[in-house]
Amino acid sequence: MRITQRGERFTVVDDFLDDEELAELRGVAERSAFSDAVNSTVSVIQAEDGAARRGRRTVVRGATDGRTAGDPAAYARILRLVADEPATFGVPGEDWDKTGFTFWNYPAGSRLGWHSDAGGGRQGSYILFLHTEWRASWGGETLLLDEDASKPRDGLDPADVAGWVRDSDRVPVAVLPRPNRLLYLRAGTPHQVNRVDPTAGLVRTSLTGHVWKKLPESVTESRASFRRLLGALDGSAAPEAGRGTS
Ligand SMILES: O=C(O)CCC(=O)C(=O)O
Ligand SMILES: [Fe+2]
Repeated sequence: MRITQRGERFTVVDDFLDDEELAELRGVAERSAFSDAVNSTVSVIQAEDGAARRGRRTVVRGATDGRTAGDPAAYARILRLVADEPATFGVPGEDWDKTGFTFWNYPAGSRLGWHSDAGGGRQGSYILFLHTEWRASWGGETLLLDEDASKPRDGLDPADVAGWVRDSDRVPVAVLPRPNRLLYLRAGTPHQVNRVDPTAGLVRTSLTGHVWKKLPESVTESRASFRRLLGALDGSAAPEAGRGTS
């Protein structure tokens, strides 16, 4: 495992898993069931995106879980890396307490439009490439703009990540999906998956996940209702809790 590139908001690690761990994880990916992600609950999938396929099962592990029996060794390796990278993900247990593990297949013709993974308590994300070969002409690069797009720009809807990229004075970085490469980035960083070229000889296969703090909104909500309850009990008006922005 070696860090090959670092930006302000992203890191590229190559040769992330050893041969045994990689073989095990590829086996799990191959045996997984996939379904079209176009109409799934994943909000970043856009209508014009060719059908990427999402693993049906997402595994979620906590910040202090270590290795869970039955998990591929790679999951614990990723959890450890996430815990060791507070500059990207924040402090384990404090800024994040959950990491997800989902397999994805991007066949020729598929892509994923610009988005930033911001919101929902997300701190960052990782992508680990599992296909056995990837030629530079096959497309499917992860493009990212090394900027924080989570604060709205003048005259721009904060949800318009493609508009943010269009108006930026920086140029995006293209990360080739080299096998056994791990890319991780902070939430709020614009990124997209370039369309996989029709000539691609393999399916772009990855294990990806978000790293997040469990439901901060509902915590805020329950605090607000607790205050309302206290207010009702002592007869005073309870102030509304402000909604945190992330
Ligand atoms: O596969 C990639 O390179 C990025 C995937 C992604 O951005 C996501 O699933 O949120
Ligand atoms: Fe993403």
